[in-house]
Amino acid sequence: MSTPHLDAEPGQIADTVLLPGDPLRARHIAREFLDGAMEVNTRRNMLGYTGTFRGQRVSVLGSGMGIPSCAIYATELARFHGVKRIVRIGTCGGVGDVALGDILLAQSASTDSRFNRLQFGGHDLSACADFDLLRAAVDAAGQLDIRASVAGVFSTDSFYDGDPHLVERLVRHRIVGVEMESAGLYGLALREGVRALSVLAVSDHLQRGEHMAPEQREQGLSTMVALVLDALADDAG
Ligand SMILES: O=P(O)(O)O[C@H]1O[C@H](CO)[C@@H](O)[C@H]1O
Ligand SMILES: O=c1cc[nH]c(=O)[nH]1
Repeated sequence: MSTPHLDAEPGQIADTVLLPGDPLRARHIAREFLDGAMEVNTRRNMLGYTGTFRGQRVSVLGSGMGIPSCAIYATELARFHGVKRIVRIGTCGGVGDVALGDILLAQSASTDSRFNRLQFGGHDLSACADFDLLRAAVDAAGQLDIRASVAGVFSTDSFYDGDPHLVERLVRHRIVGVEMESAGLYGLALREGVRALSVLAVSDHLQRGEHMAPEQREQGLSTMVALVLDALADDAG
């Protein structure tokens, strides 16, 4: 039985899913990092693949942009495909003392979205990463000698024309990355009993006006993907 947004059959999706926003990044990761990758989703062109990494089954699927899209896929993965671990492989805008290409391990995700409040009686949920996944990513970074920072990030609903004071508020609260999904993914993961982590590459600097090329955001994030796959292979949680 397929679901409204996934045409994968039961069993075709692994219990561990990498979730980049961009479906073409998903295709690139499947081709470059997974052994024997097979296409398992094409519905809406939200490309998904399942293969193996060091003998473990791993899937990779685009999530689209923004919490509503990401939440649809994460919910269907958790409820209908038995997925247990979701790692977002994303890009973000950087604020303050970060540089393009830096890797952030999102410990917590603040947000301007109402998504978690809608599910949590209007209260503020602490949207946080799964601790064991976060620790596995920190350990993998150490073992692979990859520089990655544990960070607070901010998930916004507005890529354009958001709060004009956002950057100064983020700096004040020691938040260094802005993207569009992690807070919703973390809240949803808590409710669905799934373990989640967002790993983000800084693709833009919001104060310095620096930007990665779109092709690099699609295909140039190999260090981050290698770090995540290594962490997942060693994660015992
Ligand atoms: O590169 P991805 O994973 O899509 O992540 C970031 O890029 C998109 C905006 O350009 C948003 O989805 C944001 O969260
Ligand atoms: O959401 C995002 C992603 C990348 N860069 C940004 O500035 N914002």
